[in-house]
Amino acid sequence: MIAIIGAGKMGEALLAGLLGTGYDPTDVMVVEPLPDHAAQLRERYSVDTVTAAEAARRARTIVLAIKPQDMVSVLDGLAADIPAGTLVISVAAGITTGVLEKHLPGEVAAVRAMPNTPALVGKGMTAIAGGLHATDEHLERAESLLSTVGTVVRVPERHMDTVTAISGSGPAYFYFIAETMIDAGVGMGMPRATAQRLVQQTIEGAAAMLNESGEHPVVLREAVTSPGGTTAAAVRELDRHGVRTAFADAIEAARDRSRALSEG
Ligand SMILES: NC(=O)C1=CN([C@@H]2O[C@H](COP(=O)(O)OP(=O)(O)OC[C@H]3O[C@@H](n4cnc5c(N)ncnc54)[C@H](OP(=O)(O)O)[C@@H]3O)[C@@H](O)[C@H]2O)C=CC1
Ligand SMILES: O=C(O)[C@@H]1CCC=N1
Repeated sequence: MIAIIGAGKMGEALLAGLLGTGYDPTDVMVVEPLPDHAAQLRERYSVDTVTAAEAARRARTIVLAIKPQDMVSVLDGLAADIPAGTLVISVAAGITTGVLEKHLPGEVAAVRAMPNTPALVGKGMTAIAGGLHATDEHLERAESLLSTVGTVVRVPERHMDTVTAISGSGPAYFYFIAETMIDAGVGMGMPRATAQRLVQQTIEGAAAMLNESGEHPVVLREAVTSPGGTTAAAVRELDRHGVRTAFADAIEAARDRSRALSEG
């Protein structure tokens, strides 16, 4: 039995992803404090919504998908009811396994995970790192659960803030680029629906090339860049505006914010 505590954007993406890949709704419980939202979840996914105490007592695996700022109070509320042997997986940005272990009883196994919202469509990217009491069996259990909604990699915990900045927040960067390209097309007089279609398929095609060709992105970009052509003109403008540096700074800012979130 799995309990998801917190069915916001990420919790619901995981819930929908798990159910969409064959998990039985009777094996999944959700903790959601707002009665209206809880009713919607029961209706939409046919899952049980339960109290945190009930989830702690009944679930073999608990997924915490609440805000980092709520983590300590939720853990403190759960601690008395969690039996030994439970696996607790937190997807919260910045919350270390040390923080989880400090607020969980005895030797409860904690795994820190960083998924992303494409989990909703089975194309998530999740990195996991185990805490002090997480055995290989716990990591395998976390990996097998999260791999139902995409790819899972194990990383040393010291990389988790960087993971958060790259793949956790990453979809937002691509949506930002998509939005910017669509608006540029509209600005030049193209109907929005046409611009959106061009951008969507271009992103999908570029991602497929990156995945399937095995080439470095620089090689793929060079293949698009005809001598004296349009791409060279565009890339020169991106460089002139410091887009590369802006991306590097943005990702570092996300990493730093993730670090700061563990400090409350
Ligand atoms: N969004 C993303 O792309 C990703 C998010 N994450 C992590 O996932 C976590 C959630 O983020 P996100 O989904 O964006 O945020 P949301 O605000 O959408 O979700 C948080 C959810 O937690 C619920 N909640 C608050 N308090 C409790 C409680 N005591 N018990 C049960 N549920 C509670 C909220 O319910 P209510 O609204 O009713 O208060 C809300 O549904 C964060 O820690 C974030 O770092 C990780 C990877 C990617
Ligand atoms: O923005 C956030 O804090 C969360 C963590 C990674 C993606 N969304």
